[in-house]
Amino acid sequence: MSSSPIALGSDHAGFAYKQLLAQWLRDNGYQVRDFGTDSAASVDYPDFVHPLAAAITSGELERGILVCGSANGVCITANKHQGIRAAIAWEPELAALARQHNDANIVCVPARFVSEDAARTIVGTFLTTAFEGGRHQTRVSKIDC
Ligand SMILES: O=C(CO)[C@H](O)[C@H](O)[C@H](O)COP(=O)(O)O
Repeated sequence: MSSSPIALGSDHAGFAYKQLLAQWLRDNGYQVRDFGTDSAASVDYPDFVHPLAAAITSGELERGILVCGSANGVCITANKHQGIRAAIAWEPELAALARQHNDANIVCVPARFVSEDAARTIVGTFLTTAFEGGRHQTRVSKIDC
């Protein structure tokens, strides 16, 4: 398990899931760096995604979890950052493939479309699945413009 804290962020629609995921991460031995938001009050997701993505791009952190209502907004925003490979996963197999084939460094969870247990399983799968490299590395190496 990486010693680097897991970056965690959400907007208001993902806040409740962010909180339960933070607890699950800590219960399972991970350190967490919470980028907010800090309540269910309506906010703008880019305000919380940009600092989290920048921390991964800089190498300060290695992996992240983002949560919003559909996961679309946080994923679109995160992928604007060089070196970020953010993937939406609404079931564990998608989280596994994002790691195996895309070397994803952020998983985006759609809080309004998955159960709490599914969110925990998606995150656990993301964090424990290795990148397969090989032909996939050739492709991943071509992503950044
Ligand atoms: O970006 C999104 C939509 O693709 C996220 O799901 C946001 O959480 C959502 O837009 C928030 O919607 P709200 O009506 O302002 O709660």
